[in-house]
Amino acid sequence: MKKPIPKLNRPRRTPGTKAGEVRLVAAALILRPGEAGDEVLVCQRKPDQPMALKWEFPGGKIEAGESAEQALKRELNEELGIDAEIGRPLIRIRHNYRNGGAVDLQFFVVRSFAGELDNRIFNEMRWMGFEKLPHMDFLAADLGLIKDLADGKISVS
Ligand SMILES: Nc1nc2c([nH]c(=O)n2[C@@H]2O[C@H](COP(=O)(O)OP(=O)(O)OP(=O)(O)O)[C@@H](O)[C@H]2O)c(=O)[nH]1
Repeated sequence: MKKPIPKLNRPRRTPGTKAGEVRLVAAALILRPGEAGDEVLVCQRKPDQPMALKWEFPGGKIEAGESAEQALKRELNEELGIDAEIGRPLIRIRHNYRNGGAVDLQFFVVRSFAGELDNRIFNEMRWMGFEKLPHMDFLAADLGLIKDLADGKISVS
């Protein structure tokens, strides 16, 4: 009888993600007027986090009982120390990561917040013009969005 084909070692999932689970996430495009149009705040994950040193938009998981807006307000307070006014929903993206995890991301526009930005969890934070975003190493789920922003196909106004 033929030997069964050995199974490949599957890549490890992001810690805390069960098979088939979809993470519901809310994230913010925090905008400020720049010299050549809007600039957006982008944040880099720490070297010891999953998907280390990738760039992303601030935000995080929506907890049970929270609306996306409530979750985002809480996350922006925890991550950046600000009290943000959550603006209009911009786009919703579903993405299956290669490690088996899936995310359902809801992006919101934020143009106004109280308090000073305080980097509490990220490796680095930067204000960037949209045209520069495709040159940064962003999380895979965000790639379509940042290309559309850079190409002017999605408007934040
Ligand atoms: N905040 C944020 N998360 C994103 C973006 N794009 C994207 O795929 N994600 C994914 O959405 C999830 C956000 O949840 P999170 O911030 O609570 O997760 P985490 O991995 O940083 O920490 P945790 O799982 O230990 O709580 C992560 O799996 C992250 O990879 C983005 O632009 N912003």
